Amino acid sequence: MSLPPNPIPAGDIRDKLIIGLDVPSVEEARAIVARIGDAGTFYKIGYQLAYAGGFEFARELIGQGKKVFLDLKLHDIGNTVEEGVRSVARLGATFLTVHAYPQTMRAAVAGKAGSSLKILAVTVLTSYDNNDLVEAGYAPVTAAELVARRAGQARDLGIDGIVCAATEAERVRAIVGPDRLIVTPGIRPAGADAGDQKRVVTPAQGIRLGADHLVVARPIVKAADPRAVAEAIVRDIADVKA
Ligand SMILES: O=C(O)c1cc(=O)[nH]c(=O)n1[C@@H]1O[C@H](COP(=O)(O)O)[C@@H](O)[C@H]1O
Repeated sequence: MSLPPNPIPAGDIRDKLIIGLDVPSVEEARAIVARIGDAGTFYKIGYQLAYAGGFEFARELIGQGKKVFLDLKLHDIGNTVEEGVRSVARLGATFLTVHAYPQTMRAAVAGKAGSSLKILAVTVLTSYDNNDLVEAGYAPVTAAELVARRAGQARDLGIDGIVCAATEAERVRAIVGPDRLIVTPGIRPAGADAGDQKRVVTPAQGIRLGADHLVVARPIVKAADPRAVAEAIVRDIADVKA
């Protein structure tokens, strides 16, 4: 059964920051959400938490009026993706990711029919550079070229939004137009450790380059004061938008 609609007002600047709850347990996630308080309105649940009670926690967050991005990065035969998306659509989440393969995207669009769930297509992971694509078996192609190709396919198949690095956001915007969402991980406040991310920009750069939402996990959830970091990023976003 779907949960009640989200009370966060449309256009709330805080919604531009999606906080990745990449933590090992619901208890830790709950504690971080409580510490962040009203500085955070939109949370992402990915592999680590999803497989550790995260689906029930998603319902809890939605019940508290938060928005939830289920980052499941689905990719399977069409029937499995379509039925999986149909199940996820009942949870009341706002976003769900699938990998940007045409069969998968087509199936996801069919599976979400009749629900308010938005499907985001992950083009080329932000931890990949051109060498990683060659290692994965792609004929020489740049990450930017492959992102552009997949963004065009996502647009043609009726996908709601694109996940890419902000370094590709301007090119993606030109391809998908103003109405589709661009969601960018690989965001690092100035001076923060990039970790395994390879195509990285700061929050302000991400928004300037045209991202609708920034995804940030470790710089917030591993911080001594997660609320302060979230507030600082929202301030950066607001400054660009002002
Ligand atoms: O789909 C995603 O959210 C995603 C796509 C991508 O290309 N790169 C990427 O980092 N992500 C996710 O975004 C988050 C980024 O985490 P941090 O690098 O800790 O900020 C992680 O939860 C990743 O799973």
